[in-house]
Amino acid sequence: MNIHIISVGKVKEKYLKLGIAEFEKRLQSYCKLTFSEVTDEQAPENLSEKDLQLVKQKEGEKILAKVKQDHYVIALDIEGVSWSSEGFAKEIERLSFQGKNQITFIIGGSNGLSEAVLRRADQKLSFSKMTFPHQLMKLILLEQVYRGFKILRGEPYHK
Ligand SMILES: C[S@@+](CC[C@H](N)C(=O)[O-])C[C@H]1O[C@@H](n2cnc3c(N)ncnc32)[C@H](O)[C@@H]1O
Repeated sequence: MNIHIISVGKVKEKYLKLGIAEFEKRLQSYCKLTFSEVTDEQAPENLSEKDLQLVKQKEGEKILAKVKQDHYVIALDIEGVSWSSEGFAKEIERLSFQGKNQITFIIGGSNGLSEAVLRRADQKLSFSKMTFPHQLMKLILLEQVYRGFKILRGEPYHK
């Protein structure tokens, strides 16, 4: 399975870079993992709602330019569906059975994802109603993808 992760902005924190590198390494035996990062738009705190939408729209256009047409797209969105880790693993399995072996996950920037990106998504996935920083979200997603493959293969991992 090919898994591509598109995210907005660079991961700057060292501890997150280390964690991401660790799961990237662990996932090597389970899938082909690739990343794209798009630059985040400058957005001062006091932006009007209209300008904020414009920022999301611009970031969204850069994201959509990286999305391959034949990929099954899962956008990370607080308002999306919630799965258990087992349910997430089953979803990966279901997609694989259906021959959908190219999956793109999209993580938004600090202002979230544009409507256009959410419309392109085949599925919207929530990791709870809590808001996580986008850089941390990348690490959490990788850990859950890794956990999903471990579950599918019946291999031991932390409970
Ligand atoms: C800081 S959050 C953006 C928060 C923004 N106010 C919103 O409502 O989307 C940055 C990105 O991380 C991801 N994210 C953060 N928390 C999430 C959660 N609980 N479930 C799914 N994705 C989440 C989403 O892709 C989001 O666009």
